[in-house]
Amino acid sequence: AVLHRLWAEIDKTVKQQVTMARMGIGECGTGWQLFAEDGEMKMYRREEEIDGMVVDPLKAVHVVKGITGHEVCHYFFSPKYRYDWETTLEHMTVLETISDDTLLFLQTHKRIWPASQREAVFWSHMRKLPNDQDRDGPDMWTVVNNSTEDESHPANSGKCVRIYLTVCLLCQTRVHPPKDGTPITRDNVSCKITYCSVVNPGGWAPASVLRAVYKREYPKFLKRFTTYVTNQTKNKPIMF
Ligand SMILES: O=S(=O)(CCO)c1ccc(-c2ccc(C3CCCC3)c([C@H]3C[C@H]3c3ccccn3)c2)cc1
Repeated sequence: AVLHRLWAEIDKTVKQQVTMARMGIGECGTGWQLFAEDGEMKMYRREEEIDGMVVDPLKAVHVVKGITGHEVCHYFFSPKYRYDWETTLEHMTVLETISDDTLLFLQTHKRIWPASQREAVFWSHMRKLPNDQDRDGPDMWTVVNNSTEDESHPANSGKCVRIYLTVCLLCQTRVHPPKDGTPITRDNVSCKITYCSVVNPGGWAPASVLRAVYKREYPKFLKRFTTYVTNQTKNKPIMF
């Protein structure tokens, strides 16, 4: 097949992001602060500024019972579900279907006063990863979202400030087979989710406002999204 113009960048970025997501918080360098905890969910951030703009990297780890990594990535990647769980989204368009597992999105997010409204143009790629550590362990699934330029949508040409994001959702399914050899049900599966994101706001926004927004929105986002997947899958066959 003819490789898409972005394919080399996508493949390299996915490998880099997955390597970083698999590292424990202790291996990811210093300065990580645990800023939110809710049951199995732990959220860490590092305070970083570039040209006076808050670009705090975020890393969240969560374990959710009854769903698989393939299901989590499927509902995160597919545009048709996004308005159901992404509450800060004002508008979303698929600019290009690069392949059945790679899309180019344009998203505008709801304005956060007093900052001006933001938009993002990013490719999104979903991939199953061989579990190279544990041969017979279940596969891992990932979705990586990474900002990119698009000639038909030049940055900062309209009212919105263009943000630059890199997001990695890495999921590892765990199966605990029932002792009595009965078929596997949702009670026997769980998913370890690692969500990493770096968002450059692309232009001035008060550090205090941004940090308050992240502190409020990220825990809400991960809880809402995983609850959504649980509700969407509970009466459906398991997608391994
Ligand atoms: O995981 S994704 O790829 C899912 C696809 O949607 C993702 C998640 C989050 C964002 C994003 C981008 C920009 C902002 C800010 C920056 C300055 C002003 C708006 C926020 C703020 C709105 C807050 C927020 C934080 C966390 C989650 C959702 N909302 C969020 C983009 C993509």
